[in-house]
Amino acid sequence: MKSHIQSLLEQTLESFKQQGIVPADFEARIQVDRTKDKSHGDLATNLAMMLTKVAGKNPRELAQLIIDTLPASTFVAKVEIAGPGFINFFINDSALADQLQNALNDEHFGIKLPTPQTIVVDYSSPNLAKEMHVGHLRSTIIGDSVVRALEFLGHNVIRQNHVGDWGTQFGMLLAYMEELRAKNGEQAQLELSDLENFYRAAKLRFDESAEFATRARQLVVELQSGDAYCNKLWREFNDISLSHCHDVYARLGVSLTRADVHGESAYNADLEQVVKDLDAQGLLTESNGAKVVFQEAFRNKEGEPLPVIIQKADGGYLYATSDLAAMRYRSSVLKADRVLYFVDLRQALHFQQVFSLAKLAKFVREDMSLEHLGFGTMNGEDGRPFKTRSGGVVKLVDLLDEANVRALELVRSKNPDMDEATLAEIARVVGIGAVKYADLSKNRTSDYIFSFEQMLSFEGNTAPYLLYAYTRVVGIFKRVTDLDLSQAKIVLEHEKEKDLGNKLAQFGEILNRVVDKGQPHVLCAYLYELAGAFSSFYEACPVLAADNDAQKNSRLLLAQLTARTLQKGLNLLGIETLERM
Ligand SMILES: NC(=[NH2+])NCCC[C@H](N)C(=O)O
Repeated sequence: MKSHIQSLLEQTLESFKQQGIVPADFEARIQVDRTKDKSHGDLATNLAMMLTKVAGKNPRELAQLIIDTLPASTFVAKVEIAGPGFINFFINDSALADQLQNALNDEHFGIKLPTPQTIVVDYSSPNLAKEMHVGHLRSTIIGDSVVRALEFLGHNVIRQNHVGDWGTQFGMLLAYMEELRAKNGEQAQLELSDLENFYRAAKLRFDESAEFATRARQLVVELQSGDAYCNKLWREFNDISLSHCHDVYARLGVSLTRADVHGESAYNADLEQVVKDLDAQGLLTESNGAKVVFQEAFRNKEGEPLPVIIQKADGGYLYATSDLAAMRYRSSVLKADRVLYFVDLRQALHFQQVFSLAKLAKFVREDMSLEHLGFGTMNGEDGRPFKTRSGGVVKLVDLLDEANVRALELVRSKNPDMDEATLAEIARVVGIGAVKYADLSKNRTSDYIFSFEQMLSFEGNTAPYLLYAYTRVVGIFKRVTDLDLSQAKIVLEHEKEKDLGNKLAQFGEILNRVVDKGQPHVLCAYLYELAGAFSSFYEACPVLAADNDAQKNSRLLLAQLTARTLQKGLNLLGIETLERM
């Protein structure tokens, strides 16, 4: 509805341009908002006020002109001027009902799909030297929910798990692997089942033995120069590390597969060329033996230029170098229209620098949009980055295990007589859903406090609340037999029916916001409001005990569309639903 009004206003503006009322090159961002007070209609725009200056007319006069020029539409029942020059639109309820009816019969909820784009989404991207820890949760699940929404809207999404699988740490790990293997093959396999310990033990050896450290450095050089033995060891290590990641993805219900892994090592062969190309354009400078690029726009507080380091004095390449190669690949091979990076906000400067350099060096097409969609830190209840009691990093698997245990207690307390298998399945969905929803529902860019109690509460904007709301809606259908809604029609009469209908009709506009800005929390807030609108409707409007069959069936259809929207919405957040809990 909102985009419909927007398009009517765009057409009006176009005709103003043709008539010379506003200059032909005038660019306006037409804003249409939902009104808070329904006596002011359903939607409003401040377009008249925006045009006053360029049109040289007063806003009320312009508002009248807009109304006179507005193309006719069946959705608009009435248009009014309010206050200094706002234009209020009253939506035609029967047109709204038709839209909802249409949504019910369409796999895409009647949402007008955008022109499909090729969108590369770089997310999760853990470093393989260690096990996934809580720091990887946000990138993984925020990225995955945006991916799901993009695909639902018809875009061609290319997932890229840009894992850190290259660099000096691997020398140390391979040297340790080699050492263990020489002693006892079985042992190495066993120790690799806990990467965290493996890394710690390797580091210990590296620090205590000069001989070991030398071997480690030698292995890195051999690895990078393509030595077969080294590469085999390296592949074995990565394979194990990746299988840890994919265990976590499977538990989280994240859609990344092995085929989406395209890590730093994939660009190894391109790095030399990156250096050559930067050099040929005169962009490289030497700084303490390293090859770096200085860009005017990037300076520290003291005003000194900040470099992007491309190649170290010892010949080694850096994080930025592979990112430059990756951008070139995404532009010229993958032909992305947009590239979205779901990476910690603490890397904001890195991305500003490499994006700007990639453009400067013409590594990427002018029309490819590079977007760092950063996120804040997940903190413990003390407000500091989330750690174990002893101050160590929290492994993601351990966190999920605990969520599961707590969810099981919760579900058991509500259903003392339920059998174990059902309890376990419900607890799994609630536990994982709670962890994901707690994260997704927060504004991406802020830090947030991770609290099991809060995320497992049935009150407020939480997964348990929404999952329960869903079971209540579908519960209605369990109480009807011989349901035949094929001839039923949605009719919006009661105030609460209209409110619910209005909420339902916003689904498409919400999804567009999720994908444009990479903000799943907008969808969470919407689902929470939708569940609330359904509750108010259900309290005020008897469904099964409606006045007559037509009314009952109309209300059943509203319930059906609510259930479908809640389920689809949760599904786009990567959260499963339950029929009962
Ligand atoms: N193209 C990228 N730089 N993606 C993000 C990589 C994140 C990096 N591996 C880390 O754990 O911090």
